[in-house]
Amino acid sequence: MSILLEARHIQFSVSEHKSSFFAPPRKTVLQDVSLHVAERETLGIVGSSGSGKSTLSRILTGLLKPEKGEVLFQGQALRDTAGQVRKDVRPHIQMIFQDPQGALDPRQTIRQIVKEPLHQTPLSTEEKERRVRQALTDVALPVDAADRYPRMFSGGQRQRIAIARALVTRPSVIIADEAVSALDVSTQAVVLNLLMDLQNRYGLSYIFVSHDLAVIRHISHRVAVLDGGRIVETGPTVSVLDHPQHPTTRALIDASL
Ligand SMILES: Nc1ncnc2c1ncn2[C@@H]1O[C@H](COP(=O)(O)OP(=O)(O)OP(=O)(O)O)[C@@H](O)[C@H]1O
Repeated sequence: MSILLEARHIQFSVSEHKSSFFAPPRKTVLQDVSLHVAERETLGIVGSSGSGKSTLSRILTGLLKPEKGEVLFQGQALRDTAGQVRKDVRPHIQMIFQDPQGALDPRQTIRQIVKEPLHQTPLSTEEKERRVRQALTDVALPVDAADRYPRMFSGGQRQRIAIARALVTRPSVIIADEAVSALDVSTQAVVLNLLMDLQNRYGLSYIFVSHDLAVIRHISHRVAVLDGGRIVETGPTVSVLDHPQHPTTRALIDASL
């Protein structure tokens, strides 16, 4: 399997205090994080609250720039020499956020929401409309959903809308940050199975970030355990979760029982 997305020696810190006469102390959020996801593979990233999962997701999609280290897409740097995410790569990496309610603009129709990632593309109006219809069909929403508003849908349906928006650019990799955490357990299973079907159909890769080990076990081929901004353990999901080597992994497993 060839590597699709790779992070090398990522470092990121934030200033702890907003303003100070002296240079404020900085808190390290990510330290020397290296990982990769191959084509058609799902990498789970698990860690407790504050371990750096969301920051890492944002760096992998290009929303945040790492202080040190780099992200590569198909072996090429994600950013150009000016530090901007390369325009040709942007459509290939999409993100699904946690909160389906907050992530969807309540004033926009589903058509506007799903079409939004196509704004910067040279596709014709007809092709954009065709893509929206296809994406809604892919996530098993009726095509007439396009003219409705987010409030008219359940939590699970809103997360399908977020998935449709991620699919509309025909990405190679989707970074899902706590994508099913706001859903009840049975809706979680339906959405996870939908994501796995889409992976088989379109050969997608996922980086699936979650604090929930049951979710990670369900969907991930490999898992990386994040603790205090470092990866402390990584390997095939079954071996890491059934035979944990690191105390952090054991503590996460104990806490989930
Ligand atoms: N912009 C920022 N300013 C200040 N602190 C930040 C900032 N971004 C992240 N942090 C801190 O970095 C740490 C990691 O945050 P991050 O949101 O990446 O963790 P997380 O694992 O996703 O946590 P959670 O599961 O609670 O969302 C936290 O202690 C957080 O407070």
